Parts: sequence; structure tokens; C-alpha cells
Amino acid sequence: MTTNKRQIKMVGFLQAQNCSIAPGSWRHPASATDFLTPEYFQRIGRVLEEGKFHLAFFDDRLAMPDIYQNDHGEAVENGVRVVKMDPVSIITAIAMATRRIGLGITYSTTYYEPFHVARLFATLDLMSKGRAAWNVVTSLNNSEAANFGRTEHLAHDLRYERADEFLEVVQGLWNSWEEDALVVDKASGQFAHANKVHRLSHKGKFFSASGPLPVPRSPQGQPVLIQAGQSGRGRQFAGRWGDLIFVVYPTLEAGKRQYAAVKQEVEAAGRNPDDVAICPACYVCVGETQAIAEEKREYIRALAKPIDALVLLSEALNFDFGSKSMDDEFTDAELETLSWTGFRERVVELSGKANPTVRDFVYFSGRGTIGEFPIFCGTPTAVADQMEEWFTERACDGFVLAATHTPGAFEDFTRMVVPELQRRGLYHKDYPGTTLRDSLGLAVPSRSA
Ligand SMILES: Cc1cc2nc3c(=O)[nH]c(=O)nc-3n(C[C@H](O)[C@H](O)[C@H](O)COP(=O)(O)O)c2cc1C
Repeated sequence: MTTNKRQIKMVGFLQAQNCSIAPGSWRHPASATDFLTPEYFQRIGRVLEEGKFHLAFFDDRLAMPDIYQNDHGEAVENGVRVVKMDPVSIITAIAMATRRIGLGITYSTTYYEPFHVARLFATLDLMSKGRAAWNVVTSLNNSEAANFGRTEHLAHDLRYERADEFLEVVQGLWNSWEEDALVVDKASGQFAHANKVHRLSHKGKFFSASGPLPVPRSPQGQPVLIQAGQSGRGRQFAGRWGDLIFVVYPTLEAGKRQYAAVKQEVEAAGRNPDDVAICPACYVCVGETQAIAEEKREYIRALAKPIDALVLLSEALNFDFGSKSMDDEFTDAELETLSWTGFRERVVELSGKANPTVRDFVYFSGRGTIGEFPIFCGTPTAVADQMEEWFTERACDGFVLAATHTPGAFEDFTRMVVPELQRRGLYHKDYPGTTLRDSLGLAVPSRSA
């Protein structure tokens, strides 16, 4: 049954390790340990699909987190998001074990070439029968640069300039084949119409690619695009390209303000804001009673180690947090160099200090702990109340659910919260069609769009 009522979009936030974005999650006694096998990820995919999640999404980084003390030792010893298997193979394994859930992976516009990415996602869209999504990132740090033959990471705004051109080339390649180009007529011997398969002949500032793409048009026409830019330039990029926009909002009030600002950016790019879903990251701790839920939350909180935060802050901000003591302030010049500007701005705003200390970054960002995102905690009714408030007060169109442990957190959500959201009419009871675009209510883009 379909409904025109606005409904929550749900994304499962995954890592290609046995943890969620909170590294302490791998230390949880209920976390599965067979994460170097396809079965581990297929199990998660099935749970998410049972919960009718719109998307299973893997983030990515093209290096170990080794900026802290200029070494990977602490990250490896403590398992601080140190394993990052290739997400294409993993999402393909999940695709084979599921039928409807969307399949999103992260690819960098700074370290890959548009032809490679266009071919990969068009093929993934075909092999998954229209369920592919690409999280477009510009990457964050010098360790990634060092793995790709560069000495340092590109400057912030230049990364986005390159990313804009990258997207133009990728979309151009996806549009190489007209919808009815393929014939495959054995009787006449005609495979496809040559005049319906086009070259791109792109020559720009950053890229040249002639095309055509040697992959026929995929079921979604163009795989769904995810973006999470948070700075002024990043938001402008997200507003131009993103179908799904991932964000981090510390509070409901901040969320409402920033949601309106992102929607405005979408409009400024000449697009319909209703076609773009904004989804903040969150955690859910749900239990049969409020006390059980809170006990679960505190148990998980205690699994974080102080080193987790320092390693992950260094990685995300491209700055060695081991080079300063806890109460040293960041100078203006140091703040200027931090890679993730939206992250820096959040810490400056929450701490109320123009020059936060290392301790401020740890405390106010919550990085490496479940305090990094809002935690919806309580009985199924209480959790649904909180999510409903965020959704109906227009702080979001859905959520990116990070797991306190895997797959348990997704199982709890599916078993306890999903039925309550469905009962309230806030969440779909089934997938309305076969593709991710169907689930998200997005039209297939025409070639000329
Ligand atoms: C939910 C979420 C997931 C993200 N996943 C990734 C990722 O997988 N890889 C990455 O390099 N950056 C990731 N980012 C970072 C963003 O792509 C972006 O670089 C960051 O928000 C900084 O924004 P800015 O570039 O506008 O300063 C993520 C951000 C959010 C909010």
C-alpha cells in the first residue's frame, strides 16, 4: 500500500569492520566477530531489510587512522576503526542476500577518476537491480593523500571545485546511452543503435574523459547521490548534487535551523527541496523499560576508551592531537588548517570558545563515543516520540542510525521501534517498488535533465 503522507527515511550506518562509527562497539560482548566473512555483512543486510530500512550505507576512508602521534600503533592496538575493507565487494555480498534495500557506498572525488566511478556505480546499479547509491566525499586527510602518490591533501574549497567537475563528468558518462539504445536483436544482428550511444569528449580543468561509458543505462538512470558537506562550500555542493544529505545536529533546535539552511541551498541550486531528504546521524538505545534502555546506554558509553577520541579526531581533522596537551588551546592558524570545517565550527559553537582546547574538542565533539550524535533512549514509545518530534518539527526527513553494537542495535530497532513508527503512520510498511529511487519517491532522471 502506498501513501502520500510524508514518512521517515531510515539509513543503517555501517563500517567495513566489526564496529559502528563508535569504535567501542566492537568491544561489546554481543558484537559478532566474524566480520572478515560475507555472512557477517549479509546478516546485517537481512536485519536492515526486515526493518524496511531504505538504505544500508558504508562510510570509507582511504587510510588507517595514523595521524595521532604520526603512527598507526594506537589505532591498531585498540581497534579504532582500523580495518576498512573495500566497500564494493561487501555491498555486492549484501546485494546477493537481499532484494529491496538500497546499497550505498562511499567513493572519493579527490582520489579516484570519474570514469572509474561512473562505471563502477552503473554496474552496481545493474547487478543490484536499481539499488545503488554513491556517498560523494572529497576525503579528509594527508594519510589518504600519501596512499595515492600525493604529499598532502588538496585545499578545502579546491576539493569541492574538483568534485563539481567530477560529478559533471560522471553524470555525462551515465548519460552516454539513451534509454532505448540497446536492441540485442539476434535476427538482424543489431546489438545497439550506434546513434544512441554518445561520446562525452570532456576536457576541463581537472579531468578529461572521452566516453562513451561501456555500460548500458542502469535501472535508476543515475544511482542515488548522497552528500554530507557541512561547511558553506560543502553545503553548496550538497545542495547542487545530493538526493540524500547526511548531517550531524547536536540538538533539535540546531537541527531545525540547519535543516532550513540546507533546504534553502537546495532551492538556490534550482532544485525542489522536497526531492532531497536530510538525515542526521543518531544512536538509539531502546529497552523494554526506561531503566533497561538507560542501563544499555551507560554500558555502551563505558566501552569507549580516551584514546579512541584522540585517534579519530586526528584522523578527521588532519591534525595530530598527540602534539598538544589536553588543556592547550588551538591557535587561529591551527584552527584554520583543520580539514573538516563544519566539525570545527560545531566545537567552537558548543564550547562557546573561539580557541577550544584539545579537551574541548574531545568533550564537545563526542568523537569516538556514542555522544557524537543525539541518542534517542527509552522504551519503544519514548524513542518513537523523540524521532517523531525531530521529524514533524522539520529538523529532518529521516535518520542515519549508527549502531551501538552490530547487529544487535539494528535488531533492537527493527523489533521494537519500527512497529511503533509504522503504527503511527510515520514509517512505510513495505517497500513501494523495486529500486532505491522507488523507496525514496525519486523520479528516474531523464537524460536531458
Ligand atoms: C553521516 C556522515 C558520514 C560521512 N562519511 C564520510 C566518509 O565515509 N568518508 C569521508 O571522507 N567523509 C565522510 N563524511 C564527511 C563529509 O563528507 C564532509 O567531508 C564533512 O562533513 C565536512 O564537510 P565540509 O567538507 O563541508 O567541511 C561524513 C559526514 C557525515 C555527516
